[in-house]
Amino acid sequence: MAEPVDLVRLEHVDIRFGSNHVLQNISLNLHKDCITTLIGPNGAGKTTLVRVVLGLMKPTLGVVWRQPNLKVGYMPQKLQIDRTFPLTVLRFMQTSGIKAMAEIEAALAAVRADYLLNHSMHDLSGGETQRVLLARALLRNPDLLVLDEPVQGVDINGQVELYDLIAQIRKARRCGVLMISHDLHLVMSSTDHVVCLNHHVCCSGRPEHVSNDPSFVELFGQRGADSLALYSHHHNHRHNTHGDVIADQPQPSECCR
Ligand SMILES: Nc1ncnc2c1ncn2[C@@H]1O[C@H](COP(=O)(O)OP(=O)(O)OP(=O)(O)O)[C@@H](O)[C@H]1O
Repeated sequence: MAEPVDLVRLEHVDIRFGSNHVLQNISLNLHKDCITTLIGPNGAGKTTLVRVVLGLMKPTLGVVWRQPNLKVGYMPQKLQIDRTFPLTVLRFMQTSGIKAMAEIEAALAAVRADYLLNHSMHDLSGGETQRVLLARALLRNPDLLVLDEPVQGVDINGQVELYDLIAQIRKARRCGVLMISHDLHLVMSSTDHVVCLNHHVCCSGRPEHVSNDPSFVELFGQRGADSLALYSHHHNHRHNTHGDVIADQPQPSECCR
């Protein structure tokens, strides 16, 4: 099998906001052709990590390497547009700086949203809004797609479709994908690599075997752990309410960096 091609490498990255040690010694590689999903409880540092990957935030410590001339497409968590501001899908797509109709139509067609071209952004359903956001992120033909909770505000059928679409886009374009998700169960079938973050990397690996590790239940609750039944990991430590590893437990080995 060919060696994976690194698009972004994070080495021993730390981020502190004053006394809040949000990211602790994070090492992570994002590969071409690979969907990496970041999961973790609220406040675990997922968006902060994405901001580091995007180059919007400089780490307090550690190194971030990006493939030279890497093109990144970013799909934000939410779209906030003043409802009094008239904005069609076409105009919204053009705010990317790309005006060529052929490119805009192709990006919309890739997410099966070409029929929305002249619709108002305000009239779109949750699923349509997310597909248009995804189309905008695709406009520059990115090497890496970064998706911050891409299925937010989408009903359950729409969520499955959207994850399928992301998997198809990765396959067709052979790009890398980094996405944040809270939908542990749904995302499992369309991801290659899962990183469980709670300020540090608790564990990471392929989604495969059933796991009922008590420490995972502690982190996500029983419902979350059940949802992650396909996710194989070795989570051999506990966390306090701040997410710190509790020292009197056996310390994490290869699953925690
Ligand atoms: N610019 C900032 N200045 C100070 N604190 C920040 C800043 N950005 C994030 N934080 C803090 O860092 C912590 C992690 O935030 P982050 O948004 O990365 O978490 P998250 O895992 O994405 O959370 P959620 O799942 O709720 O979106 C939070 O305590 C947040 O308040």
